[in-house]
Amino acid sequence: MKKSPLPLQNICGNEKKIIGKEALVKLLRWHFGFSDFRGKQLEAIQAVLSGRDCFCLMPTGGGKSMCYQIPALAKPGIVLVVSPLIALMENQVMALKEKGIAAEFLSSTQTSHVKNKIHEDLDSGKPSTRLLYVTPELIATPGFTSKLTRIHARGSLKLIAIDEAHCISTWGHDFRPSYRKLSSMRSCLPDVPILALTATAVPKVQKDVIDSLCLQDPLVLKSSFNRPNIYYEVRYKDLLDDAYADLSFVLKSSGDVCAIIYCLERTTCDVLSAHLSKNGISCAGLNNKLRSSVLDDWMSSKIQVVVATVAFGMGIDRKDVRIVCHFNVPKSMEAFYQESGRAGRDQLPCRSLLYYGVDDRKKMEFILRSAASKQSESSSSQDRLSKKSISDFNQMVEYCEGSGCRRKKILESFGEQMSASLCKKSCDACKHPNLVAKYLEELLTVCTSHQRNGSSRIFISSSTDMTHGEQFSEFWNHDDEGGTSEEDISDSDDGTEIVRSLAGSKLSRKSGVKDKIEFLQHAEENYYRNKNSDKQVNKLDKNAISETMRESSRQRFLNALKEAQQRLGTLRYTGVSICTLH
Ligand SMILES: Nc1ncnc2c1ncn2[C@@H]1O[C@H](COP(=O)(O)OP(=O)(O)OP(=O)(O)O)[C@@H](O)[C@H]1O
Repeated sequence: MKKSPLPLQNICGNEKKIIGKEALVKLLRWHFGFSDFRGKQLEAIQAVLSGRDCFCLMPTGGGKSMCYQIPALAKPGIVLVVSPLIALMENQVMALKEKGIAAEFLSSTQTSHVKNKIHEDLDSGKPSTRLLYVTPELIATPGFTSKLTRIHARGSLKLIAIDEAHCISTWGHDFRPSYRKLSSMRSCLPDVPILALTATAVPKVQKDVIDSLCLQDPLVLKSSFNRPNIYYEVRYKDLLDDAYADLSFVLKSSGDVCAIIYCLERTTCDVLSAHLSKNGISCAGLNNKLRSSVLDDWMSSKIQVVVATVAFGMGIDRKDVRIVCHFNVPKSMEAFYQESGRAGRDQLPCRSLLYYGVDDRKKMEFILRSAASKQSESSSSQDRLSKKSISDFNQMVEYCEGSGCRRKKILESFGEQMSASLCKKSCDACKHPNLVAKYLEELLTVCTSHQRNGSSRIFISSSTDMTHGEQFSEFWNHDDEGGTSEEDISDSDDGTEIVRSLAGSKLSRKSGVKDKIEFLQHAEENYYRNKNSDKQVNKLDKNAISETMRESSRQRFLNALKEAQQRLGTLRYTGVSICTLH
């Protein structure tokens, strides 16, 4: 139901003084229906309304948006919100408009008619817009900067809120170069308070954000990052017969709950969502080209489970997500915290489930190492970041492979000390210590046997959705640990070793003939696609992985694929795996 517009607006006029809690709570109740502020919301709101800069760290789902939405309602003028994603802006603006709040966003996706109307309002001298959402890219354009300067000169710009402020920092996991340009706002728009908001707790990020934005004597508000309503759990793919079936079982036995399943690759999203649907789960795959109909169906509860790459979810405010599952190990604890934090935004009990596999770990290590070797050829700051990404990933490995409380590991990775009693058995390691210890022992055996067998791998890919936007077109590699090398394989008499290896990670013994044929055809297509692209091959030649790309081994590989298609019934398993990433 729409509310009448802003009955309590301008409660504080233009004065820079601390506004009492009561008046602000009234606004909160009237517009949002919440009875009281949460955590540090009130302090942040009071600070910015009094004209002070503020840096606000709140856990995922903590209610950061309210810290700039209430000021927009309490004071005349515009609150400018800088937000990293158009989808995120659209969602927030739509939700605010439904509440009768005058919010707009400016983006390239809008028609010129809509944009003109917004600009007319901004230029009117007495804009009705209370919240204006924009991307950092727009702020960086000279035209928009001078528009903001004019609005400010008329006294109509009341606050600049930088959402997801960790994107400013090169230490943040979502670093966006255009965010860095926001630093100019302080000089263009003096006196306008800046509110930086993030759920990223790493101290280096905090300092970087504060310095980059030139915040002056900011009020720094930090809340605990603990999410007590999330139960943390890791399942070990290598110890399961079939991880797909296991996940189906988990979802079915949890009832018809809302869930997000994250996969590293789009192909896995498609395959997994098909599997879950076949098992009667209300589910759809959503790759990182957001398909709005799937998103709408999920937001409106027509479907309950969405299988997506990690690009999905930032700013999606479905409160009743009961399970967030990572079907592949995330690249860092920060990313894991953000993504798992999309569960239980209603503060009710929910679950974070991570499927950990040794193959997945090696794949991610390979990707990060490849990126690192490429970047170390360029600047030293990139080199530093590559090393950081590898050590960030190691924290994730420790979360899965190490013993002890999972919650403690999450919080400690953000520099927050946790008392032993805080978890209250709300992670698998605290709830079932003996079982988890047994799994870890078994996992160790699996890892040791992987190493003994010399786990080599072949990746074929035209992926664009990997870490750091890297494009891995085609590469062959063998693990540093030694064991069977690619040369060893390709020197075997007729290439059958490669044939046998093809079923490694992608196909299981239970896969049907059709799956196997599709898989091999796919590999072949990728092979040709990449072979014809000199540019890609040349690019790879410059990198560490190029040495084994010789025509003889290519030919053998192709022969092996052909042979495999004929010998489908006789595939055997070696330590070698092939992965297709599109
Ligand atoms: N004071 C409050 N009382 C109850 N619910 C609240 C309150 N403040 C915010 N919420 C609700 O909490 C949910 C999370 O808020 P919000 O989207 O602002 O979180 P966030 O901190 O931006 O999280 P994330 O970093 O995960 O995006 C929203 O549904 C919001 O309506």
